[in-house]
Amino acid sequence: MLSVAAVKYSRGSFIFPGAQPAPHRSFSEEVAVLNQFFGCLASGGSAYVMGDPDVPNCNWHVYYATEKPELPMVTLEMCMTGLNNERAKVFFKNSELGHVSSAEEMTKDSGICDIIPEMEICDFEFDPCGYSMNGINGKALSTIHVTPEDGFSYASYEAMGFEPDAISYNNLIERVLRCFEPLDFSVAVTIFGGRPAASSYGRKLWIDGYNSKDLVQQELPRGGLVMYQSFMLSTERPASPRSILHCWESEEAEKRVTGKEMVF
Ligand SMILES: C[S@@+](CC[C@H](N)C(=O)[O-])C[C@H]1O[C@@H](n2cnc3c(N)ncnc32)[C@H](O)[C@@H]1O
Repeated sequence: MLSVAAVKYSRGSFIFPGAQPAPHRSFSEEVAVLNQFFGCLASGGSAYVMGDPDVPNCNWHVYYATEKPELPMVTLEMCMTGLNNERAKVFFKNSELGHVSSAEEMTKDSGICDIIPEMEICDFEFDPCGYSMNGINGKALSTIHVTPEDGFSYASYEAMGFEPDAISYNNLIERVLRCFEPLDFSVAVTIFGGRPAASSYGRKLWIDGYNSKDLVQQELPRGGLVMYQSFMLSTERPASPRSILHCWESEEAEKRVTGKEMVF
């Protein structure tokens, strides 16, 4: 029988915390349930709330337990709110002009297919709106979930098992932002195997057009590290999110200079 080697549960702050069913009514309730299953692992269960305590609706929650140190790996988790209306429209099945969009069209029209082009994508469109996909390429996995409704729009992006040197942290984040152009977003990077092996993912993120609100780091038992950063659209440069559309030009230039293919 397979036994559990390690477990990590992580989430941001709920947009509607009062609407959550048990055991998600509070993080301590979630941790109590997780400990029933995983508290017996060698490290014991450890729980952290990261982020500015003065901004209670903008925190990153992590539960972690492991039997032993994990193999080197980088995991990226991105939460985006306040999606640009035009970008969000892509994820409505029926357009104002009467066109009915498939999940495949959403993957293409949103730019999701270009985030990591090597990914084989299994996508799904909800009715009347909403979108989910899972992507795989060798050991690399990614997943996206989109809630496009105005007023509580939200998109998440996760990727793990990829080669950190194959695409820079900045370029990956910019490709995701280009699909959704959110007002606010957060990024949590979990690193196993030491910061140097994580390449650019072990460093502070700078994104043109967005202000970094905070950067918090948390060590995990047996050598893991979580880096959490949150961002808001810069008010100084109202047109700036569109500037990330130019990220392709710098990537192409980078590829021309280094001659390096971005393979996952
Ligand atoms: C993409 S699903 C994913 C939800 C999932 N909990 C997540 O965020 O990981 C959410 C979007 O699909 C829409 N939707 C339509 N039918 C749904 C269903 N049966 N279950 C969940 N979401 C549905 C919601 O209105 C929302 O826009």
